[in-house]
Amino acid sequence: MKDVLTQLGDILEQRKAATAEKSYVASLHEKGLNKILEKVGEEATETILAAKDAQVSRDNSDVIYETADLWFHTLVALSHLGERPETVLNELARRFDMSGIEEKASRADK
Ligand SMILES: N=c1c2ncn([C@@H]3O[C@H](COP(=O)(O)OP(=O)(O)OP(=O)(O)O)[C@@H](O)[C@H]3O)c2ncn1[C@@H]1O[C@H](COP(=O)(O)O)[C@@H](O)[C@H]1O
Repeated sequence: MKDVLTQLGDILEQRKAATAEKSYVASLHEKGLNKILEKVGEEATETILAAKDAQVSRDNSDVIYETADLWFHTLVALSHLGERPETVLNELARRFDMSGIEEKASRADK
């Protein structure tokens, strides 16, 4: 079974050819990169506010919801630029591998 990000990446690809009236993602592509980035900024602000509220209320449900909105809109921005979610996972994996190498090197120095 395909993972969530791969499935979402496939849907975002398909929505590039969809009609804006029927699809939120297609409507964002039609409005262009500036509108998509505006949504990324809005969702980032909403995530920050929800995280601050969560610290007080000790309820993380809103911050999880807003983070999903933020991740989603960053993926739409990447899709608009021709990139898939896997490219970000690959970059994170590369950093993970690098830190693994550094950890081994520091152990070898001791
Ligand atoms: N994951 C999401 C997703 N997360 C958030 N959103 C939408 O993102 C918007 C969030 O913006 P806001 O909270 O500011 O709400 P809003 O007032 O409606 O937004 P604006 O009018 O300001 O643009 C809402 O309209 C949500 O419905 C999403 N819309 C779609 N998806 C995925 O994308 C797929 C394709 O969607 P369509 O293109 O609509 O078919 C879907 O199957 C889902 O898997």
